[in-house]
Amino acid sequence: MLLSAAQMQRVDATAVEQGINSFELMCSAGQAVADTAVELLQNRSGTFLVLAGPGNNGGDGAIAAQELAGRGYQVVVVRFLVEAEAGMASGNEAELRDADRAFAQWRGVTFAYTLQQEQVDQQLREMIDQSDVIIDALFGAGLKRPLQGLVAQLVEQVNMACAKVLAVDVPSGLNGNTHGVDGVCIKADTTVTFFLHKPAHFLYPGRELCGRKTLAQIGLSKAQLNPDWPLCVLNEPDFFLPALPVLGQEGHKFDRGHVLVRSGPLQSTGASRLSAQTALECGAGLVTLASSNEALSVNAAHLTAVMLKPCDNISQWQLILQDQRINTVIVGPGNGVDAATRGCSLAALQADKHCVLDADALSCWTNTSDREQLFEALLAARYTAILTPHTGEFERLFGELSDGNDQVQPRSRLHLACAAARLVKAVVVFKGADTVIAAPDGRSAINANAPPWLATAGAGDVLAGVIASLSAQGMSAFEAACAGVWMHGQAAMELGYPMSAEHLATRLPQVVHALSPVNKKGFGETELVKR
Ligand SMILES: NC(=O)C1=CN([C@@H]2O[C@H](COP(=O)(O)OP(=O)(O)OC[C@H]3O[C@@H](n4cnc5c(N)ncnc54)[C@H](OP(=O)(O)O)[C@@H]3O)[C@@H](O)[C@H]2O)[C@@H](O)CC1
Ligand SMILES: Nc1ncnc2c1ncn2[C@@H]1O[C@H](COP(=O)(O)OP(=O)(O)O)[C@@H](O)[C@H]1O
Ligand SMILES: [K+]
Repeated sequence: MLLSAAQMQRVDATAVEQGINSFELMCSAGQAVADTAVELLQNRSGTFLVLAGPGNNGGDGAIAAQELAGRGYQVVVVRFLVEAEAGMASGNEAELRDADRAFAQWRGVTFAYTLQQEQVDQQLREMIDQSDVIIDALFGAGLKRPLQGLVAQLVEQVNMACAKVLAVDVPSGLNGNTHGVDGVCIKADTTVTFFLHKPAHFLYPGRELCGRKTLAQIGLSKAQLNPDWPLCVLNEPDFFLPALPVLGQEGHKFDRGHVLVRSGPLQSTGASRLSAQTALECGAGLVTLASSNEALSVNAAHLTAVMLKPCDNISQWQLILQDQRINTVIVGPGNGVDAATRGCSLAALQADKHCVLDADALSCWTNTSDREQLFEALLAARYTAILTPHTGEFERLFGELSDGNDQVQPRSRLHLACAAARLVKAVVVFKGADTVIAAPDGRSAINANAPPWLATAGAGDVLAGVIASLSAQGMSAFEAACAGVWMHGQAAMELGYPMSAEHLATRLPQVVHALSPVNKKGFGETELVKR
C-alpha cells in the first residue's frame, strides 16, 4: 500500500494517540538513515554532511548524525531554522519538540543558518565540496511550498556536488501530496523512507529523483491505517495474482471468453490484429476480428486461429454483438477517428459486454455533446468498462476535469486518473512511463516495471489485447487492467531493447504462463495411490 504525505502524518498522529512514543519513531527513523548512509560509503572512510531542516525531517537527520558519529564516522551537521526559532535547541529536554530533542542529543558541532538568509556562503559551499555522503534531511512530509532563497540555492549546489546523496523520506522539494516538484528538488542516489512508500516515490518526476528506494520499519503498523482510505498500491503480482484466471478440468473454450475486436479499414488493419492476436495468445478461448469486406483478405492473410467476420456498418456490428458467447469487446486500435468508431463504441457499451476502449475509440469524441454521449453510455454500462488513454487521449477526453479537491494543486497523474475513473465509472489506465490504473471505487495502482523501450508503435494495441483477454477470462476490470499492465511491462523487460510490438505480442504468453496458477496445478497427471 502507498500513502500520501498527509496520510503518513495522520498515521504518525494516530500512533501517538495509541500510545506510541513519537520520539522513539524518530530515533528508529534516524538509525535507518544512518544504516543506509553507511551502505552508500561502500566500506570506505569518509565524511557525512547532514543538512537538517526545521521540522522532524531535520530531526531524523540529527539522530542519524549521532548514530554515525557513535560508529566512528566524521559527521558535519548544518541546521536550517526559521528565524524566530533559531537558537531554540536548548532547554528542558522533556519540553522540547522531537526535532529539538534530537538536536539536544547530538554531541557534535552544529552550523546554524536561518532559512531567511539570502545566499549559500563560502563555508557551506566548502562543506558540500568536502563531504562524501550528503544526507538530505531538509524537508519531508511537511513541505508546503516551493523551495526558495537559501535552500533553493543549496539544493542546486548539492545536485552539482560529487558526493553521494541520501534523501530522508523524500528528496527535498518533492511534494508528497501533489506528487510534483515546483521549482528545485534534490536529486538523490538513494531515498530511505519509513513504514510505507508514497505515490510520489513511483510517479515521475519523483521516481527518478529518489534514485534507489529503501523502506525502513520504525515501529508503525497497519493498526495506524484508516480503513476508509482508498487503496493505492504499487502494481505488483502479489496484488493481482489471486485474481488470475483459474481453469476447470472439464472447461470449455467458451469458459475462457470470446473477445471481439473491431478492425480498422484497409489501410490500417495492423493495430487491431495486434490486439486480437495478443488476446488469443494470452488465454482467451476465442477471438473474432470484425473486418470490413474491403479489408477481409488482408486480415485473412495474416490470421490463422483468430476468426474473421465481415462487418461493414453499424447494423452488422450490432448483429455480431448479439452473440451471447462474445463477452468482451475491443474498439479503437486503428479504427479511425470518425462517427463509425463512435457508434461502434456506444453499441459495444450498450451490449452488456466487457469493453476495452483504446486509441481512436478515445479520440473520436471531439465535441462536448459527443463526449456526453460516451460518458452517459459508460455510466449506464452493465459492466465496468476499461479506458486506456495515453496523455494526449486523456487530455482530449477529460481536459476540463476537476477532482473537486482544490487543496491538492497541481494534480498529478494519479489524482487525474482517479478523478476520471470516478467521473465515468470506468477503469482508467492512464498510460505513460508511470502508468496509473484507477477504479471508480477509488482504488488505484501505480505501475513501475515498464522500461522506456516499451514506447514503440503498437505497444498500446498489445496492451488492449492482454487486458481484454484477462477480462474475457473472468478477471474484474480493475484487476485485469493491473495484471495486463504489469505483464506488458514484464514482457518488454524480458525482451530488452530494442523491441517491436510484434515481439511483445509473442512474448506476453510466456509472462502469463510464468504467473498463472494453472501451470502449477499438474493437469493431465494421473495420481496413482498404491497401497
Ligand atoms: N510520519 C511519521 O510517521 C514519521 C515522520 N518522521 C519524519 O518527519 C518528517 C515530517 O516532519 P514534519 O511534519 O515536521 O515536516 P518537515 O518535512 O520536517 O517540514 C516541516 C518544516 O518545514 C517548513 N517548511 C515547509 N516547506 C518549506 C519551504 N518550502 N521552505 C521553507 N520551509 C518550509 C515548515 O515551516 P512552516 O511552513 O510550518 O512555517 C516546517 O518548519 C517526515 O518526512 C519524516 O522524515 C520520522 O521522524 C518518524 C515518523
Ligand atoms: N518512457 C516509458 N517507459 C515505459 N513505458 C512507456 C514509456 N512511454 C510509454 N510507455 C508505454 O508504452 C505504451 C505505449 O502505448 P501507446 O501510447 O498507446 O502507443 P501506440 O499507440 O503506439 O500503441 C503504453 O503502455 C505506455 O505505458
Ligand atoms: K528530505
